[in-house]
Amino acid sequence: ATTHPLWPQIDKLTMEQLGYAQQGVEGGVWQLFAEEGEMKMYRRELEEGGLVVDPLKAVHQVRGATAHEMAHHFWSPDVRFEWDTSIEQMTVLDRISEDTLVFLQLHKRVWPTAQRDALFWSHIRKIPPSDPANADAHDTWIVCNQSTDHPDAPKDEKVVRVELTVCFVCQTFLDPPPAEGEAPTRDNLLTKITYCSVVNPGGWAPASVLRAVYKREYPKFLKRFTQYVVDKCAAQPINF
Ligand SMILES: CC(C)(C)c1cc(CCc2ccccn2)cc(-c2ccc(S(=O)(=O)CCO)cc2)c1
Repeated sequence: ATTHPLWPQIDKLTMEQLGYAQQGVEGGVWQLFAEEGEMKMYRRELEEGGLVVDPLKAVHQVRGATAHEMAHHFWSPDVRFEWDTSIEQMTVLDRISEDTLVFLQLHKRVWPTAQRDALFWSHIRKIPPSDPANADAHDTWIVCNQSTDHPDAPKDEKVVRVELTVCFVCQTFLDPPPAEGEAPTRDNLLTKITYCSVVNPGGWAPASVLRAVYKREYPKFLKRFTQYVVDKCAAQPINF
């Protein structure tokens, strides 16, 4: 509900992240570190307090699923374990509204670092076609994940809490457009995805380990996730 105390922050950060995601990767600030087919992954080297927090920006495009289908499966707690292989436990601590949840997830330990968890609100929103940021797309959906505090979050001394800001922006294009007067089929769907993340690992973790995990896991995650949604939705009616 828009009366929730977190709502102003949720609204402001979501629109800021939309702008950030839609900025190009020109200018030499971003370093391309992985490229597979349509997927390109960029990073910036950034350390905070001696910890690697390298911002990441990935762009990808897939055929056969809509922005809504992609964003919904990225946001929904019901399917989180079907695609996110990095988590061991996940609970929804709070439902701020029907499109905003508070997640607590325990990630699998990555040797030799201590186990980590993430506590964040996750908001999903359709960006109206009128929005200039969305002029030529059929429709645009965004999921924004932002670390937050929550009174019900258990604190386990042995687990280090990461700080994260993540956004997942999807735009559907009808390309090629359906024939005159024909309804679109999944062959007409082209969805462009921009995934941005800044994760502060929150405590000691060697830069070499983090960068190795990061370079290996992120490309795998985006390919695996998008393929999972395309496969899952293939036989379903299109959900714009
Ligand atoms: C590698 C690094 C970038 C720092 C990292 C470390 C860990 C904790 C697990 C871990 C990995 C490596 C080293 C230590 N701990 C988690 C994440 C992370 C968490 C959440 C999301 S999400 O996009 O919100 C999808 C929902 O789960 C993405 C990434 C990233």
